[in-house]
Formats: sequence, C-alpha cells, structure tokens
Amino acid sequence: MKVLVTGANGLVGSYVIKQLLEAGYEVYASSKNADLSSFAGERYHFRQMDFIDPYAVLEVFESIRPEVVVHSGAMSKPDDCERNQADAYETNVAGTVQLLLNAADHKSFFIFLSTDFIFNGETGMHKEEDATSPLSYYGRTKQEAEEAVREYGHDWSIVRTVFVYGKPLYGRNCFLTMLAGKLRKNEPFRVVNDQERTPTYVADLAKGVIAIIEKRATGIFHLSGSDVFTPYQMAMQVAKFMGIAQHRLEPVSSAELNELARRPLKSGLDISKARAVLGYEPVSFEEGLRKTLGE
Ligand SMILES: NC(=O)C1=CN([C@@H]2O[C@H](COP(=O)(O)OP(=O)(O)OC[C@H]3O[C@@H](n4cnc5c(N)ncnc54)[C@H](OP(=O)(O)O)[C@@H]3O)[C@@H](O)[C@H]2O)C=CC1
Ligand SMILES: Cc1cn([C@H]2C[C@H](O)[C@@H](COP(=O)(O)OP(=O)(O)O[C@H]3O[C@@H](C)C(=O)[C@@H](O)[C@H]3O)O2)c(=O)[nH]c1=O
Repeated sequence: MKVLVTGANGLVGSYVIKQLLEAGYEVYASSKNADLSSFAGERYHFRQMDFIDPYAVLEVFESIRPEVVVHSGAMSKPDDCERNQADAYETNVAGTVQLLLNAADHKSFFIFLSTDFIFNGETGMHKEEDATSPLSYYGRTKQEAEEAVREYGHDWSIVRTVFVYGKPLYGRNCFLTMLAGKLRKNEPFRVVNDQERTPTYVADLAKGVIAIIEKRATGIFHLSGSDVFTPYQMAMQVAKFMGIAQHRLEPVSSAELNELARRPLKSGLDISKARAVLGYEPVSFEEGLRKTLGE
C-alpha cells in the first residue's frame, strides 16, 4: 500500500515513516526541505514538496497516486503562528485544503494531525466530541483545517495529540531533549508550572497512526499519553532521570512566562476511544522518558 507522509523532516513524520517502513508499506516521504533522514531501501521514496504550491502537489499526487495520506506537515510553533498569521493560515489551512483536493482525485484515506490547542483548556481531559474554542492563532488554523477535513468526500481521520516528545531521529530537539541539554550545561531556565498536559511519546503516536491505517478507522481520535504533568513537573523528572539534584530550573506561571501565543491551562486528552477502537496503549511518562533519554 502506498502511503504519502507530509512533514517527513519533523518529529512526528519521522517516526510515522520509520514504523510504516518496518510494517512493510511503500512509503513516500515528503517535506518542504531536502531529506534529512538516512532511510533507504526499495520501499522508501522522498519527494521535496511545498504543499502550498498547487503545481507541486498536483505533480506529486499524479505520480504517486497514494492510497493513504498522513498529513503531519504544519507550521507547528504557536508563537511563530501568532507572529506570522498569514503564513500560518497559508500553511496550516490552505495547504491542508490543497492536499485534500488532490487526495480526492485518488480517493485516498486522509489522516490529519491536529492538536489539543483547539480546546480552551478550562476543563482538561477532553473527549473527541467536546466543543472546540482555541486560544491561539495556531489553534484556530488547526481547527479550520479540521473543518476542511470533515468535509472531505472520502475516508478521513483526525488525530489530535499533545506535547509530543521522543529522541529525535534527525532534525531538531523536542522540549525534553532541549531541556536535558540545559541541565547538562547547568544553564538557568524558567519552566511553566500551571499548564497541565498529557505528554505523548512519539513512537506511541506513530503506532496509533499505523493502527488507524490498518483498521481503516475513520473519525476523530485522541492519541496522547495518559499521565498528567505540567512542563515543570516533566522537567523535574528529566533532572531526576539524569541524576541531577542541583539545577537552575525555576518554576514560573504562564503569566510570568508571557509567551506570545496563549496556551490552554488544563489541557490533556481522554484516550478511551483510541483504547477501545484501536487497542492504543501508551507507555507511562517514566518509560517514555527512559526511551527518550536512555541509550
Ligand atoms: N509536536 C507536538 O507537540 C505536537 C504536534 N502536533 C501536530 O503534529 C504535526 C507534526 O508535528 P511535529 O512533527 O512536531 O512538527 P515539526 O515542526 O517537527 O515538523 C513539521 C514539518 O512540516 C513541514 N512543513 C512545514 N511547512 C511546510 C510546507 N509548506 N510544505 C511542506 N512541508 C512543510 C516542515 O518541513 P521542513 O522541515 O522540510 O521544512 C517540518 O519538518 C503538526 O501538524 C502539528 O501541528 C499536534 C500536537 C502536538
Ligand atoms: C520557551 C519556553 C517554553 N516553556 C513551556 C511552554 C510550553 O508549555 C512547553 C513546551 O513549549 P513548546 O514551545 O515546545 O511547546 P508548545 O508550543 O507549548 O507545545 C505545543 O506544541 C504544539 C505543536 C501543539 O500542538 C501542542 O499540543 C503543544 O504540545 O514549555 C517553558 O516553560 N519555558 C520556556 O522558556
């Protein structure tokens, strides 16, 4: 089965591609920039494609004719989206629409990566059917892209996830590996302590996406970890794992951190639907951390 994955140079895309290759799929990895990976073999293909360019998207879909599309590419930094709203809209909304229009020509199964940031975080532990009300421009673009996906005329699935972490296969650090670097160098760092998340180990998320493909499961799925932590609590676990008792990490409130994009306070996703329908079972945060920072 031919699967086109966007965002191949990103954290999520890289793990989805790795697991698709391991499961025997014909994988067409695609990213805006050149291939950062060292994936190889007959079933691995890379197509450099800016998905806001309609001609590039048409050419890729005509030549591949994918049976499944995993759309993981996005402008994924909320502060960047707040700062550059036109780019965020073009990438996250118009880009998704462009991919949907082309996917429809091939009746591809369309899987879209979305976020907990479409919720306002007043209650936490959101279910798939909860009302959405994003606080940030990033969240608004993802919500609007979700609306486009729901109107797709063929099979679709929306995967919402939260605070994804894991050892980078290539490319940039995740928040926890960046933090481990700060701890190693004993650098000062202020970490927010009033935002609750259900952090997601990236290999679990990828496994959930593969289960969606294999079961052809349609609709909305929440795929995250099940333990609830604030970033500061996660940072303390990183320090403990590294055996560092003396550090310069300081807990701060969202108001003190004062980031450009407003974040939900009580976020986190209820994963009971994914457990029941997909057999999804994430590792504990402790175990995910060991896999991320251990050898
Ligand atoms: N990381 C997280 O904590 C969470 C992520 N998500 C969602 O999951 C998805 C994946 O996230 P993650 O892997 O962390 O994101 P990354 O930022 O690591 O990767 C996103 C990738 O998208 C690619 N991209 C951006 N714009 C374009 C474009 N115009 N054309 C083609 N490719 C483009 C980039 O490619 P290149 O590098 O080649 O420029 C980049 O590698 C996103 O949709 C994000 O919104 C949801 C919740 C939490
Ligand atoms: C820059 C900075 C961030 N933080 C906090 C803010 C935030 O809660 C957390 C992680 O910061 P990040 O900027 O990596 O992540 P952030 O953008 O908040 O995280 C999100 O990513 C996007 C893609 C999503 O869709 C969300 O699900 C979510 O996980 O750390 C600090 O505590 N101190 C800092 O100096």
